[in-house]
Amino acid sequence: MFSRIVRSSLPHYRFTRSFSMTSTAPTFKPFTLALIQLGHIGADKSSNLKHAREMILKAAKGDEPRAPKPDLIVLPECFNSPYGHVHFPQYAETIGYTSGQKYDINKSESESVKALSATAKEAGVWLLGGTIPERDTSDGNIYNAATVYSPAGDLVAVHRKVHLFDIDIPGKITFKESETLTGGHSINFFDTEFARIGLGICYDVRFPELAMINARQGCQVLIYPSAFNTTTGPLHWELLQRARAVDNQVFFSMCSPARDLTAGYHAWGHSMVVDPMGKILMEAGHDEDIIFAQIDPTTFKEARAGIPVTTQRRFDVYPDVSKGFMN
Ligand SMILES: NC(=O)CCC(=O)C(=O)O
Repeated sequence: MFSRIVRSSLPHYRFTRSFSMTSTAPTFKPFTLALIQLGHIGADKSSNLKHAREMILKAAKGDEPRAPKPDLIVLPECFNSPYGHVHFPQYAETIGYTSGQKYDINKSESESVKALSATAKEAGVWLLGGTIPERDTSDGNIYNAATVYSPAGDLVAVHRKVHLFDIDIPGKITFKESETLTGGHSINFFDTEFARIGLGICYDVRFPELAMINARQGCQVLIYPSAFNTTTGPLHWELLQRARAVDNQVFFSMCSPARDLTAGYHAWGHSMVVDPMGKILMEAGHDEDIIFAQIDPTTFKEARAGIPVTTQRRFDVYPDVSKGFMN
């Protein structure tokens, strides 16, 4: 399984997707999702990677009798370095992934990609490996990039955060990713044997177009590695996830780091999985934790049959934002 770029009729837009000779989304089947609300993220990248590996292997065992071995495991945003614009250049790694081409892990220059690939293979699971700062040598820019691995350890998708987290709430929080990062230019999803999964990263959740386009591309589940904070977390973390889930009648999930009050950035925690009716299926607290959720396509079908907004759109009254992203 690999990815390709599909150019839309709109010249500046593109999306990438993994594919297996068809653009039809895989039949949605029940699966188990595990979110790792990772703690102990410090300045030492090797320790961060080692701890992530231990937690992935722990999650891969499941939590019987409540949860079987998960099919897909997710890490949070910026899991291999402290979160802050001053840190991104220092921790950035070159991935060199090109959509549509088979990626050779053995030739990868990225320590984190190699580690995540090996762990996905060792655990025998799909892995959405949170995000890492990525340096693209072709344009010299640094991106906030999520990488996805198959159970065979293949790198099958990369999503670069499209909307950079630049906010200023006086007396509360000022953050400017754009000091050192560049926003991505593509919309991405990947196909597994159980679902088509759309990708975004944290602040991307505030821009409903991304989720809407992914949903119209056939994604049944949207997952965003994230790191909200103690100012905006209590206000919007749950609200935005439930809104995106209900807007699009999809499962929606965000995976956060654990809160560390000794770190420069205080993550909100509360990693969460929401169903297509907007019901919270699972939620973590703010400490390190692994949460499991059973993703049941019945809820998806019932939501869309009972409240059929997906077939009641009025594109004669307003435009379809997904136009140009479908093939
Ligand atoms: N890492 C992020 O993008 C944080 C986004 C956030 O906290 C928000 O309120 O939005």
